[in-house]
Amino acid sequence: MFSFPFSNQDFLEPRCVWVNGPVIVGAGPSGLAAAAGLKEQGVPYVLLERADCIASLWQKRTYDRLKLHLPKQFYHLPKFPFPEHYPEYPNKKQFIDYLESYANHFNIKPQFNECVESAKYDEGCRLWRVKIVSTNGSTRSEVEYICQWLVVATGENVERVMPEIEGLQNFGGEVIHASDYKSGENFRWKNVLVVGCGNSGMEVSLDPCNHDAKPSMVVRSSVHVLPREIRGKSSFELAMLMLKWLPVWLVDKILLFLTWMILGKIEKYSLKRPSVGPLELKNTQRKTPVLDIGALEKRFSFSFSFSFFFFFFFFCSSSCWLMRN
Ligand SMILES: NC(=O)C1=CN([C@@H]2O[C@H](COP(=O)(O)OP(=O)(O)OC[C@H]3O[C@@H](n4cnc5c(N)ncnc54)[C@H](OP(=O)(O)O)[C@@H]3O)[C@@H](O)[C@H]2O)C=CC1
Ligand SMILES: O=C(O)C(=O)Cc1c[nH]c2ccccc12
Repeated sequence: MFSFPFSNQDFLEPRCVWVNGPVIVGAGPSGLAAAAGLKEQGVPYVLLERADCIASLWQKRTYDRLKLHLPKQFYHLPKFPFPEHYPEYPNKKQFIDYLESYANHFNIKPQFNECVESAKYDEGCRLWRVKIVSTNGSTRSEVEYICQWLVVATGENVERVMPEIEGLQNFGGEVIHASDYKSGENFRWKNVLVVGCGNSGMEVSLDPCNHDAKPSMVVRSSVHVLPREIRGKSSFELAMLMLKWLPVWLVDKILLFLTWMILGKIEKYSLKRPSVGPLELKNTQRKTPVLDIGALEKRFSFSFSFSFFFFFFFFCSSSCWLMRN
């Protein structure tokens, strides 16, 4: 990497820096894995990260009791397994420690506090022009990286989504997003409304339950809830095994049958299953099945009252129901 001699920070134009290899955007698990792969092949690269640490989603925007909900063998990065003594479902701290050791092992040094503002492919010179704003304390500077390849590893869930809800500004309680939720400790004896029944919604509802709070949940559309494990085997692992021999539709049928054996009819929790099976739904609409880690057992009931003290929000698509215990 070198600066073009004709560029100069004193001019108004941002400084141009040629990168002799790919620019990777994002030092989360995927960005780190890409960097490690390139490092192993001796390919130079630049890894840009807008936060001041690796895996910032994991470090800064997750709740305390978070554990991976798939077994560790499905989360490890290439060529560096989890330590043997790690449990099957590592917790947040263990996962972050693992990522730190991964970066150290491959000697990956991301450029922190560098936020990509735009990335444009210049058809003329067949190069990417990646504009970044770099912050260092109160100093802010602009740089343009020029490279042949761009790896976008910014994550699927990086941007928080807050739905606009009429009248919310008049609500007297606290409203927070799931990414700011840490623990149910502060919610003891409170009524809590959780909006959204994804894995975040389900897990964050369970947490206040464990702190004597009273969570309720808004579920706007149908949802596939599967047990995290079926007879001691992760349902994800089971699904992946079956997919080696069976078509998706049949694996879906088997998964739903086994789920029914374990959880019973989901309608008894006032939830509704989509007409399309869980794997097909994931494949076609990117909608992740919810893995039950004990929330259903708490037997939420339903209400549409909005006089709750706390709100949590979870993010994405369709219709609405509500739960409380
Ligand atoms: N332990 C773990 O490993 C965990 C993993 N994850 C993973 O992280 C990813 C993100 O999960 P998550 O944060 O749950 O996000 P998701 O996008 O999976 O779920 C968001 C949910 O919020 C609902 N929703 C959005 N807007 C509204 C609204 N205005 N009113 C009512 N409901 C609404 C959506 O409903 P609809 O379906 O209608 O769009 C959806 O059910 C997933 O891949 C998940 O598996 C998450 C938590 C824990
Ligand atoms: O955790 C995620 O993001 C997943 O996508 C999990 C998942 C995808 N397909 C499945 C089938 C059965 C159990 C879990 C999953």
